[in-house]
Amino acid sequence: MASENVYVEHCKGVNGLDKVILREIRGSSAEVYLDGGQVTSWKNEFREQLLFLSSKATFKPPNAIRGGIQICFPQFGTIGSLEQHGFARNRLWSVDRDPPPFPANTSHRAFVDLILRHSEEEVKIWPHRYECRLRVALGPGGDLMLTSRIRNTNTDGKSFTFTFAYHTYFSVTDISASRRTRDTGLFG
Ligand SMILES: O=P(O)(O)OC[C@H]1O[C@@H](O)[C@H](O)[C@@H](O)[C@@H]1O
Repeated sequence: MASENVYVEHCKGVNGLDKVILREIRGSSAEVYLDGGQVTSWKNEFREQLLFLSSKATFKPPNAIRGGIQICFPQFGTIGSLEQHGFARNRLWSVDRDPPPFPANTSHRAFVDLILRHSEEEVKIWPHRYECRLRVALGPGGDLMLTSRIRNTNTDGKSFTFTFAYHTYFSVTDISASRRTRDTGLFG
């Protein structure tokens, strides 16, 4: 799966797992693992890391990678009968090289589209068929944008409900100071 351009590089990460590196010309970057469809690194133009990744993260699928931005689907936390935070963070996502048009800002050049579909094994624990799409885009100014779409692909027309979260681990230099800070600029 080798394909390179200035903005998007498909390569191997820790333990040989597939990852995609997004780069913008002013120096910002982001890294996305296909395992979990998970952003594990987001650096600004000064190469400062904005996300926390645990030193204990094992990078051993199907265990979730501890840190970054985990995708919690089809369940957030313990709101339901599935394992905590659902199973999407434990699954191997694919790169969608020909995605349908996204409502997101398509003038971004550093982006990757990922897709996760139900497996027949999974249907035994969550009896629905779905298509989950995720676009991870890095803007010219280093802003990171995640856009997701969930599609019900049940063949019997049955509806389903789900909960979803971008479970984000931000990097903070002083945890005591973080009690006095406020997150701004988060949308979605
Ligand atoms: O250990 P997990 O399953 O990755 O969950 C991470 C955290 O997820 C949060 O949503 C919970 O409030 C925490 O209690 C938990 O530690």
